[in-house]
Amino acid sequence: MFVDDQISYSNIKKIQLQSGHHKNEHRYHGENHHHHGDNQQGHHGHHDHHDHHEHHHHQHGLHHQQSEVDATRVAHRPRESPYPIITVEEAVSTVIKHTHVLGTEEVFYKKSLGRYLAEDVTAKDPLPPFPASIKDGYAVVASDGEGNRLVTGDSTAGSVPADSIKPGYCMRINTGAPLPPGADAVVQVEDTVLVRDADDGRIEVEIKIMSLPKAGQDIRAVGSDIKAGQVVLSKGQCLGPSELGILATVGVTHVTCYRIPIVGVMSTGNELIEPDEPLREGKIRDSNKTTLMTQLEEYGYPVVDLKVAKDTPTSLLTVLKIGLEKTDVIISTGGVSMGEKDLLKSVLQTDLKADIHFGRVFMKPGKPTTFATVNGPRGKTLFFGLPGNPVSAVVTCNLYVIPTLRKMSGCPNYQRTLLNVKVEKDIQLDPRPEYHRAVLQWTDDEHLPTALSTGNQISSRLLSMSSSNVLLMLPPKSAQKQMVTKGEVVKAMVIGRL
Ligand SMILES: Nc1nc2c(c(=O)[nH]1)N[C@H]1C(S)=C(S)[C@@H](COP(=O)(O)OP(=O)(O)OC[C@H]3O[C@@H](n4cnc5c(N)ncnc54)[C@H](O)[C@@H]3O)O[C@H]1N2
Ligand code: MOO
Repeated sequence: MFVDDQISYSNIKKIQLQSGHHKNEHRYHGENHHHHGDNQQGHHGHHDHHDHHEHHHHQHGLHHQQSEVDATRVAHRPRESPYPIITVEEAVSTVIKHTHVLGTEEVFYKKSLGRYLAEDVTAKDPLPPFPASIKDGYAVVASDGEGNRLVTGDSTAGSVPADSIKPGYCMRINTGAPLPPGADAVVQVEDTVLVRDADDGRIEVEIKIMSLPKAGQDIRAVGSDIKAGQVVLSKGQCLGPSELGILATVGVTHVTCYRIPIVGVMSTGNELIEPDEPLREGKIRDSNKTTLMTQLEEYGYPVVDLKVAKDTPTSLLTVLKIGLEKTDVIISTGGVSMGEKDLLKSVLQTDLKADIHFGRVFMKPGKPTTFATVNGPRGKTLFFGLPGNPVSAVVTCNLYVIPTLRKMSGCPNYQRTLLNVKVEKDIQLDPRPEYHRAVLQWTDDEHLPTALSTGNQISSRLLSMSSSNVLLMLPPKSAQKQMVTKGEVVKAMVIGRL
């Protein structure tokens, strides 16, 4: 039965006002968002997208617009999809073609982990800034050769040597300490013996050098690691821990990076309840939003929880409009197949004048995957309508959404990593190209990893994703080839930690 959005809406409002509690009402409105608007805050590890139920009932009036979609004429809904079925390759290239690299912003280096540089970074000073010892030992004049030296003081890391070294003398020196003027080599302490001490062993007076020193030995020359003016990090490079260390080394504390997309995630469906609600008849718990939001978070993207839309045009429109206001990319799950409640595409086209670039892909799982672009208040927003089946949602997120987000973030190699792997057992092929979940295992005697299937691959069975770190890219069944056989090498897409 169809619910009149307007009526259900005002009813909900009334209930809230009267009862003063609003436990379920967040399912109708998606205005709640808790992303880091300030990207200077970084994006790793602390995205905040908790359910703050208490905020929900503000401002939905702002977004409340009746959908123009007439979902009541069930009998006359299309009985065949109007969308041509395209290949995964076509789908990926279509998505990428419509993906723009975001603008740039200045980021504090400590908050730049995982970001892509929009500029080259140059060292202003050389490293080391002074000739530095590589060993604990003695700074010497190499031409003095082997033999005895008088010890004149020491040079320790962080200090400036007081004296210069004259022929016949040496100075105790530590690793990283500046070479005193006059010295041109370091002899490690292992290659010396004590000849004479004073003050009951507190002072070294004379030592003997047991190996012939060569000029320059065990010294890092000025700029030998990094030259002044050298480009140490290049535009397009991803800033990982070592790159952040390089920024610290060269004293560049603010860098220009590409912006990272803010991603809105919504679920759709009258059957969905929150994981902490009691299970009622006909209901299932919403898992897609959890899976997708945490996956995006794992990849470092700020996420906005757009909540759950009901299967009504107006509820979908309400949530989509909030997404358009707050996010660069909207991901929804469900409501894109052939059911009379699969209304997303109609709402996108009719109400939001979206361009739907594709609505079906020849793949398993993920056939009804939909991709659209919408002009919203923030400019062009990308919309991914992923299938509702929990496995289909994660697989298509990996195939289409992750590369897109990487491209938007300025990553030059945004495509997924592919590996050759051996299958552990025979696998029957599907009429559609299949993205079969598997776990890789390495054994000492094999140079290729073995892929262990996660079992029953039905799209509803999220357990088939559990622990899987690759998707085996299996070809469609053909007259010539019905299955892949044990030991056969196939391509696998890396989707998790190896
Ligand atoms: N007549 C046809 N029916 C279907 C076709 C088709 O081509 N013709 N395609 C099938 C394929 S393939 C898929 S995949 C599904 C996808 O359908 P939708 O994207 O419209 O998704 P829903 O119908 O809304 O849901 C599918 C399934 O997943 C459950 N679900 C939905 N959202 C969630 C969530 N957030 N958390 C957990 N589970 C969720 C939902 O209850 C359904 O069981 O369509 C086939 N049908
Ligand atoms: O393509 Mo659907 O995603 O099989 O299950």
